[in-house]
Amino acid sequence: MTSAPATAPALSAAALTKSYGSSVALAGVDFRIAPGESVAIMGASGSGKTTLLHCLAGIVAPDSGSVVLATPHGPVEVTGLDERGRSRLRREAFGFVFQQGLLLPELTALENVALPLMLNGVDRRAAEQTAAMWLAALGLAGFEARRIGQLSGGQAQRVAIARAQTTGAAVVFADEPTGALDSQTSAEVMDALIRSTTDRGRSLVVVTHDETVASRCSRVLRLADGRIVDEVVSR
Ligand SMILES: Nc1ncnc2c1ncn2[C@@H]1O[C@H](COP(=O)(O)OP(=O)(O)OP(=O)(O)O)[C@@H](O)[C@H]1O
Repeated sequence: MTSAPATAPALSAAALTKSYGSSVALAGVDFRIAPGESVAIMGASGSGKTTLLHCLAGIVAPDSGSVVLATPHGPVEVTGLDERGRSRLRREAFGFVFQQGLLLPELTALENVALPLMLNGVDRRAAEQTAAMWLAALGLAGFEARRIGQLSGGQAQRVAIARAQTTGAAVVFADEPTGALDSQTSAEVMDALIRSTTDRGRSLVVVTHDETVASRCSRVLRLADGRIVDEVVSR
């Protein structure tokens, strides 16, 4: 159903299925995203958007089908990895921007952004230098020492975007990244998200209910009952 991007895909999936008991979340989804491309996943509540994102990102194992990530060392079949391997891949190759739950409130903005690098073995000083650079790139210079609760919703989302970039993730996954924001802040956060990923050749997968957010992506997929029913290339 999805048309092939002109360049080799950064991430591709074939025939993904996933059920929870008798509830079918994915009923055979093919997916491809090229480096530097942004894809919005839309659809009614319960259509399978988050399940698809979680399968692509190695958070959830599909019942069948495959997910393959292109890496400098050759293709890696995400669906062939055990939980430990998927966890490592998530840390090293993927970035995540979710509506809530991933920023640690007891840490400062700088510490939150530096954390994924430190988990990958980078020493604190170097990690904090990179983190400060990313916070500045997202317009948050001067906010490094603030705890998350001392930031506005839009600022906190930009911290989450900065954090998703530090490790040089090939693919960034965002689930309703602007869900709690007013429309002006939502537009700013979405611009920041697109600039910091696709401008740098990373791929961006965004689950959203918001047509304006989707319109900023290069391609929009619509799911219904666990299948892709429509695809629009917007620019
Ligand atoms: N952990 C789970 N346990 C049981 N059922 C689940 C689970 N996760 C998802 N489902 C079911 O799978 C289907 C797809 O859910 P999913 O969260 O992927 O939809 P969605 O399109 O992201 O919905 P929303 O827009 O409401 O977030 C739904 O019927 C949902 O109830």
